[in-house]
Amino acid sequence: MDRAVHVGDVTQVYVTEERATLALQGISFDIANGEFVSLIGPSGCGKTTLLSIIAGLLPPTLGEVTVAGQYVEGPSSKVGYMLQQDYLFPWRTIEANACMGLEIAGTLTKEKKQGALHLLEEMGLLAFKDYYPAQLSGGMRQRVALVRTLATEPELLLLDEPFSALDYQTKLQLEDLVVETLRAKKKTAILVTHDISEAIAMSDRIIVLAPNPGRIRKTFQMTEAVKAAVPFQARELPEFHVLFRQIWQEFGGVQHD
Ligand SMILES: Nc1ncnc2c1ncn2[C@@H]1O[C@H](COP(=O)(O)OP(=O)(O)OP(=O)(O)O)[C@@H](O)[C@H]1O
Repeated sequence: MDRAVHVGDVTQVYVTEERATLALQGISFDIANGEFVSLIGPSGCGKTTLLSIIAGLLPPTLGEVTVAGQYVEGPSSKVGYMLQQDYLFPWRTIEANACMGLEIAGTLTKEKKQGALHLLEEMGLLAFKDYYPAQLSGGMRQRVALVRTLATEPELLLLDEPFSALDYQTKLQLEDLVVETLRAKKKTAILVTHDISEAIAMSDRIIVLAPNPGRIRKTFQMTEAVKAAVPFQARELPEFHVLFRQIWQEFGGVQHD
């Protein structure tokens, strides 16, 4: 089956003593296997809520989600999460942190551990396997977090602003590394970001959400050239700037022409 994710008419209402908030209303989209989709939109449009529903951390008020053909009814090893903070354990070595997801899932075998070490090597971190997180830079720690996520071999990766705490240069390097790694492994991914450039450079498709109530405002398909390039090169393509301008307008951005 070619469909990795199906989001069907998802609505989310948060009810507190003061008010009921319609955080998402009638959200529907599908994601193909190996596709990289970004969710962008202003603060409060429901990006994190939608990611939590897809991850199985929050049951939707209405609607359904499937991942790899199965209904999402709770957290599953099919889905890996990478967040803004790396959440590495400071008292564990890099190798032990890289194996943490496997340990939690109860699937840490000798073979899987080899797989985690191989991923550390791919990320240029093998020489640091006996180090502790405090001895590594922020970018290196995020690479360990990526290894920890990939080591469990999830079918879908959810990336919730994973680069927003990093300096600009490290962020650009990591964008390339993540895209190259996910493409090589044919992984499906959903990225939540506030950064329009990052979304264009990394994605095959961008879904722009609007707030109050959270809904899909518009979907943008990236061009074949943007999709084929690594993020750093994508930023240099002429159509990158056209896409940026179109998406910026959806945010109500100012036009300069
Ligand atoms: N646990 C909650 N209880 C009540 N309301 C909530 C809760 N979580 C989110 N909301 C509300 O739902 C709406 C969507 O929130 P959400 O955090 O999903 O948006 P977001 O697009 O991820 O925002 P940001 O970009 O600021 O992280 C907002 O109006 C928010 O105040």
